[in-house]
Amino acid sequence: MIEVVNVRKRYRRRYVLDGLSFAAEKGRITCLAGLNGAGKSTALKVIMGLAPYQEGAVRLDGKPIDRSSRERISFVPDRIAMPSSMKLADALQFMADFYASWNGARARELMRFFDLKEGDKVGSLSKGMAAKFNLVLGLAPDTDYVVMDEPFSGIDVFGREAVASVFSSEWVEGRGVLITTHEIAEIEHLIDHVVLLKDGRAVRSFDTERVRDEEGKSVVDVMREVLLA
Ligand SMILES: Nc1ncnc2c1ncn2[C@@H]1O[C@H](COP(=O)(O)OP(=O)(O)OP(=O)(O)O)[C@@H](O)[C@H]1O
Repeated sequence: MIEVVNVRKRYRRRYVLDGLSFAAEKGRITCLAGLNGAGKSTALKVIMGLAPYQEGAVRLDGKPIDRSSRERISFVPDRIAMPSSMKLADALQFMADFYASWNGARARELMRFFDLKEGDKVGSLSKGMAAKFNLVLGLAPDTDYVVMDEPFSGIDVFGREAVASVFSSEWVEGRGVLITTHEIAEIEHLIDHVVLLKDGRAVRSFDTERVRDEEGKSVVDVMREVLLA
């Protein structure tokens, strides 16, 4: 389980995470949801060690997370981190050389699934193709957890369906997925758990199935109730 415990993080003098606590379990899809600026991306960066924080803790299976245990988590950032002159084949090779957990067979399957060409250059990819390639890079390693920041950003309608289908595929089966997205309605049937963020705090967390079955509400209904109150 990834646990964020009472984390406070500030940019200059403003706390953008202000006592944030939530957990993402293995084998489940957890969605961090909230309006623009709520702190979702910052929370993911804190988990990935990409943003220093002032107070609190991040734990993985009960232990403070460190560089070595963080290798059990792969990250799909909201933009591509590879140099634009690199061919996709070289980017895949770079990942294979760098990550012991790299699963080349899975990378090839995902490349085929998203119809990406190894000979294309990173810089020549459209926004949507780059988002798909980012997903390949994040899903290919044999990690226990995958953390994704806005994986639907820039992807066309059929591409979205393809990305959504990844969430119910064997590529994520058994892993813990933590995702931020504004496309909640599109994937809410695939999400197990939602954590609603407002002003850098978790203001509500719930299982989607429970609110659907017991309260007859969608995730967007709960968001409207809680965030616009
Ligand atoms: N590098 C930075 N320097 C200063 N402030 C920042 C920086 N990055 C983020 N912030 C601020 O932190 C707050 C949270 O930003 P964050 O990107 O985490 O929000 P978000 O919930 O992911 O928003 P969105 O839905 O718009 O992507 C915002 O007020 C933002 O302006």
